[in-house]
Amino acid sequence: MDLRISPSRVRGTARAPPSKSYTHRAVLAAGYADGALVTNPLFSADTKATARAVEAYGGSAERRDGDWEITGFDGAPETPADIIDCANSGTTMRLTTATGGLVDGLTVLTGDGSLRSRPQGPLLDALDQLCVRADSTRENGQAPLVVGGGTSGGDVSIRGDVSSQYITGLLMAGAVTEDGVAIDLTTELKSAPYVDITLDVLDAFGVEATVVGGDDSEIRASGADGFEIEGGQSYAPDGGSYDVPGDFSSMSYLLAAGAIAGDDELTVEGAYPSAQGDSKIVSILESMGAAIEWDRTAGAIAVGRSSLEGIEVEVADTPDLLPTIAALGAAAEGTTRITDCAHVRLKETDRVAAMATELERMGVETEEYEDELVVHGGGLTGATVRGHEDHRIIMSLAVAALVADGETTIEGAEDVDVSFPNFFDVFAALGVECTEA
Ligand SMILES: O=C(O)C1=C[C@@H](OP(=O)(O)O)[C@@H](O)[C@H](O)C1
Ligand SMILES: C=C(OP(=O)(O)O)C(=O)O
Repeated sequence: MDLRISPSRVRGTARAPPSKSYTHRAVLAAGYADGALVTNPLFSADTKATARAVEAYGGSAERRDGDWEITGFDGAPETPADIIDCANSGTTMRLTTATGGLVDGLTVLTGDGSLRSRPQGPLLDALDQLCVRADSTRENGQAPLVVGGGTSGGDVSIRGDVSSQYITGLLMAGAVTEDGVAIDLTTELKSAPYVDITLDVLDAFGVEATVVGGDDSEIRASGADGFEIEGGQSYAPDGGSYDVPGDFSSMSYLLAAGAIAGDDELTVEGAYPSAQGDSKIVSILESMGAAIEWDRTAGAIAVGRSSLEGIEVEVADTPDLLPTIAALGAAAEGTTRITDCAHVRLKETDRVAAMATELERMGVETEEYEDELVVHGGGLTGATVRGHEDHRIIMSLAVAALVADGETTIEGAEDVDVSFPNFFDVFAALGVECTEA
């Protein structure tokens, strides 16, 4: 579906969709348990892939009203009767490949063309250190993957600068091994707040894990040398249920829209503090000059239109904000420099290159380096742009389109279903003029 967006003003109140990262973990943790009710989960293409994996390992996942009723496999996943199709979801593949390592039989995991081009080698190598069979069928460190054979746990060394999802997968699976898993990081950990989200969910399910080292920042996993998780633990959330908080990566598009195209104030509800690093979008907007206020107790963020100025911002911990910041930079005065972003090239698409290409198509000057994206603000002009089959590229270009000179057509806009299925309905309700092209 191609979508045409006219320059528009936004106003009113929107609710943040539930967190994709928390939903993945809660659904899988409920799978490791003997079940749980996951309340207010995100139902999206990616989280449905994790629910399918839980079913493949012997659990079940039923939608009950707005909740997900999960029956678990109680720490003992079964050999799947069929391959697991992780679709477009890196989180599903990394987290449930580690689950497959626990099974005596073999599990085959695959996904769409994008997912089959993303790196899985460090995780396969870590599983190999735990005496699990862990192969890439094409021997290129990419899916399709074959894992299995079972493990009693052990020690692994793994790099932390490709994907934090490997660490999350090993921790979640490690808790139900006999001996537990000790993870030694051989490089700096990128995307550290996502490990904090994991620790948060593990804690809520009564599972303990330890951070080794760390730099004493608010982010527990930041600067960590490693992690340890004891074996023989059971997953069981307090009261049998787990409630998913709102998603700050998804909120970033709404807040960015309010900051560049707000007509009066725009309010986003469901914005309670959690371990999500992407809540940094609030301070990023503030430092660009936006009038933004976060009432943490009420879970509401109000933002008004301001003239924004370019800033320098590093995204080591917040890779998913790069497309949003690039769109904001395009609408701002001056230069926006997004640094420490090499790992952002390993997502659904190379997001550094994709944003540079599509913003250039919209008349914005950019400079692209291996680890840095520079956006020279101003000159946004409507154009036909490609969504790169990547939800975050699509939503960020939709934000830029609000203040472009002329109409913008985004090709392949339906791919927002990966993380924010009703994004364009929410956009329309806020006053954005968008129609199918
Ligand atoms: O664990 C998670 O939920 C995620 C971790 C991050 O990936 P990396 O750890 O691969 O950077 C992030 O980009 C992704 O959208 C979600
Ligand atoms: C990279 C993302 O997700 P995943 O790694 O799960 O595909 C994302 O949602 O931006």
